[in-house]
Amino acid sequence: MVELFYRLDGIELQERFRLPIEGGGCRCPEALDAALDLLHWTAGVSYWKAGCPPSIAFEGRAPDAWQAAWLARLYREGLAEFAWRNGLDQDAWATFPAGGAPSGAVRCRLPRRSLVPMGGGKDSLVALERLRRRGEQPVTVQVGRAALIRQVAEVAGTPHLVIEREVDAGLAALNRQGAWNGHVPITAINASALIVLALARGFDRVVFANEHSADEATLHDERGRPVNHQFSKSLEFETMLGEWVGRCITPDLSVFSILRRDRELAICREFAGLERYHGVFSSCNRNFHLDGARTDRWCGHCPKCHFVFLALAPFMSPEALTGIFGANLLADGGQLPGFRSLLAIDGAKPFECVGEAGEARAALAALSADPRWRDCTVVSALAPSLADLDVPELDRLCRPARAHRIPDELLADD
Ligand SMILES: CC(=O)N[C@H]1[C@@H](OP(=O)(O)OP(=O)(O)OC[C@H]2O[C@@H](n3ccc(=O)[nH]c3=O)[C@H](O)[C@@H]2O)O[C@H](CO)[C@@H](O)[C@@H]1O[C@H](C)C(=O)N[C@@H](C)C(=O)N[C@@H](CCC(=O)O)C(=O)O
Ligand SMILES: Nc1ncnc2c1ncn2[C@@H]1O[C@H](COP(=O)(O)OP(=O)(O)OP(=O)(O)O)[C@@H](O)[C@H]1O
Repeated sequence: MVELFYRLDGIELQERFRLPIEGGGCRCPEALDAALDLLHWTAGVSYWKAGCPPSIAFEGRAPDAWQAAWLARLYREGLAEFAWRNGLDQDAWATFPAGGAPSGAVRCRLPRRSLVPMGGGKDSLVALERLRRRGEQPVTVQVGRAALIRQVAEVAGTPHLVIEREVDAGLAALNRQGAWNGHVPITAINASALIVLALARGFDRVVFANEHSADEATLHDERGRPVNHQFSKSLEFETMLGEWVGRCITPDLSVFSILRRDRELAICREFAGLERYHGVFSSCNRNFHLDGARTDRWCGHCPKCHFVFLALAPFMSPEALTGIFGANLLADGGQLPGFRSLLAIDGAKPFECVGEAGEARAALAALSADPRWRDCTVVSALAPSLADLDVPELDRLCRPARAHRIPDELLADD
């Protein structure tokens, strides 16, 4: 059990992680200690945001100057949506004190094994199947108890691990009393817990399924600065995390996304062919609340349901997609505003993990030319609005982007 302690305005708060490490036999206790520091400091974002106190202090080990600057960047970028929605001025935010001695990485003898985080959606399944095509036998892992992810792992047939996480109940009490609340960089927290697990159980790679599309800002604020709901899924954060691991933990563990070159459309095209998962996966975040699922796989009304439906549609028939979602969302006129918001006509997308606005536009353009889809109410109503917009070509969006941190031997053509 990992217990992390925080204090906010005199209130003691504690977060717990239960890691499946029995029989693991950690080979590298110094690296594990350093990874626990990272987890402590990244998970602290949930508690700091509740009060945004003007100063931060550490008891025990404290970050060194480089780490302090890194953490300040994570809290600023990872909480940009939170700040924008609450009207908070990030320029006035606390900086991290740099009291600690410089920390160094140590060598660890980790076996050549991949740990694949599973979110229950299409992306991690595409990542898993790519690794399998390259001859790997990955172990999958979920953070949290979501039953849906376990079901997906069962169909995938992987050895599957579960990291249990307990956010302090005091946070919900603070929220009820009107504390600041909003989105946190959840993938940064999950990644830190996965690094601890990788060291404790002996994996030399944590292979994420974060897509190229996650780099696009959700909107730009009045000063032109990007506000990205998906900051901790971006290449910028992946690069930051890689630097932290290599510099402060161990150079022998890599954390990267095997889907980094791919936009959502390319991933959906690949996923359309993975039919054995169509009846079990879900990308709808209403499945993943701390107190359990609030839907039965697809709520059918949220931005993720809209985006995934739209992005899969060019590669599937209405019958097959209706079979997955339980309804043809594009035939339902009541869903028009939700689909329109994905086009970012006013420059902003919904605050959710949806693909690029250009992808939504390209998918809609493809559907308006497709006899299977063009007469659906939403498609025929929205297609004329594309005339005033920049609409990229779907084929171009399906080509791999350049920047990535994927090891060479995993870069075979997909
Ligand atoms: C499921 C979801 O979307 N949750 C967001 C939602 O929270 P809500 O109150 O409706 O439910 P809970 O998730 O159960 O959280 C209860 C409160 O607990 C606090 N909290 C939770 C987790 C955490 O790590 N830190 C926290 O402080 C918070 O006060 C919650 O209110 O709305 C919240 C506020 O906007 C969001 O913060 C919740 O988002 C979760 C942290 C979450 O897990 N979201 C993922 C499903 C998510 O957005 N994944 C993205 C990845 C983007 C990224 O990496 O940043 C995606 O794949 O779509
Ligand atoms: N609860 C979780 N436990 C472990 N990893 C997670 C969890 N939720 C998300 N992830 C991982 O974080 C990354 C981003 O999540 P994301 O929700 O985009 O992926 P997904 O669920 O696989 O696909 P989709 O985009 O269809 O929802 C992926 O690598 C995913 O596997």
